[in-house]
Amino acid sequence: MSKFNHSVKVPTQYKVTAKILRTALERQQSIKSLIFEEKHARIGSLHAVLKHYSTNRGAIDNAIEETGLLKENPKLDPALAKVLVSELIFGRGLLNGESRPVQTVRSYKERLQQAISGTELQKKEPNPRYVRINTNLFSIADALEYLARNEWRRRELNADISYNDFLAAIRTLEEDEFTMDLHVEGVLIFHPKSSHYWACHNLVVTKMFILQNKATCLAAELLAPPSGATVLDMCAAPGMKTLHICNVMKNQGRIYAVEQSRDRFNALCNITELAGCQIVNPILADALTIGPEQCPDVEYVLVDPSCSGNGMQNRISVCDEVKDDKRLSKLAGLQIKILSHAMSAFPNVKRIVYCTCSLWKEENEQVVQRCLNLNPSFKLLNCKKALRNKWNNVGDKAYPKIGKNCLYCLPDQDLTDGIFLAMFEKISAD
Ligand SMILES: C[S@@+](CC[C@H](N)C(=O)[O-])C[C@H]1O[C@@H](n2cnc3c(N)ncnc32)[C@H](O)[C@@H]1O
Repeated sequence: MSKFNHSVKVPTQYKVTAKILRTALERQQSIKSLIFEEKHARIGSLHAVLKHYSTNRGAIDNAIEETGLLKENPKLDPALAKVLVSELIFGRGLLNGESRPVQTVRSYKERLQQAISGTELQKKEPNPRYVRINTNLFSIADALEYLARNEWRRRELNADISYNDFLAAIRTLEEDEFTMDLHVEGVLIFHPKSSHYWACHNLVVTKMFILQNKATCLAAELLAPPSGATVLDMCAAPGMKTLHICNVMKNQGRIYAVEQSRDRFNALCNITELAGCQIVNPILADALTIGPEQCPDVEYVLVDPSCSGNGMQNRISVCDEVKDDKRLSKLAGLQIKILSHAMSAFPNVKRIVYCTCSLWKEENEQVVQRCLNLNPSFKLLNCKKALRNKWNNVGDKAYPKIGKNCLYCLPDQDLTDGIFLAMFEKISAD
């Protein structure tokens, strides 16, 4: 007689997680959107288990193979096995319930651990935790005082420190230390181990602190609209850069924030309201239909369109990132349309920043090249110069007059998300 009680069901949370993983593996896609489709599940724990699988995919697949877990138990669903092994070895270290799959995986625990300890785990050091002060609600002075009161030690860096020395300094931050960013005012840098602490912190929940990767802060830093300016953010949701632009403008002037997806538009409205933005005018529309009638006197434009997103470090990927030329070409077509619209539809525009969280040239240098050809009244400004030359990675010099003026943030070198930025200026008519 079987030692298993077949009437004991696999816990729903494991079943839902396995379903997401199975779909992602079949479709070979990133799984963030699949997680958000699961409206009724506990998203946090789904996310944690899938993240463990994504980070340790090689070791887990290898251990399942080496221990014969699936071969010896042909009725065990492979996706469920991966989920259970991820939770048992890299997650909570235990499994809920007495269902047959759970008991089976549990009985392999020692063998799985042995197989995994023999695998060369290529563990990458995580990047620092960046926390930006939302100066709509909290002054920089008050934030620093709060940190000192709570026994965070500030590592002061020389004002004239080189970029490489700055990177070396943030690599060696202690767990109770922080420092101020070299490029973006109000960005605090903490040890990677503080990530979870800040993610749950009350100052983050109340939007006084914003968890925003430093690389994405460079867009507002380069756009640099003065207080009182009129800005158009063409692809605005969820609103991280809109809020940062609002901080740069000291909450004075006007920001038209356009977003075409209704759900994301709602998130944009919520975030900017909670974060104390008084100058943001959210508009639910396709940016390509927006002109000076709805948004008069626009001087500064941010174009941050949908992109492949392969530079994002918090993606959960269960497959190797393969270049999908058809998808890239479709994305690039839309990116060119939106950037070109920004260049041609607003007569008072002075400066435009274009950015993507992609590291593919098709979405970056090639989009810039095409838009400059279509709109000869614009020229590129040098992003590295705008950062006082304290940067290393620029665009591909194979694109003459383009590459050297653009900027890349590279995860392993700049310790940030992977981001591309280009900054355009209207050539004056006289
Ligand atoms: C990369 S995200 C923007 C992130 C945002 N700037 C931030 O920092 O939080 C791109 C956004 O552009 C929106 N979008 C794409 N095409 C659009 C269009 N034609 N008009 C308006 N919004 C668009 C997408 O729905 C998505 O929310």
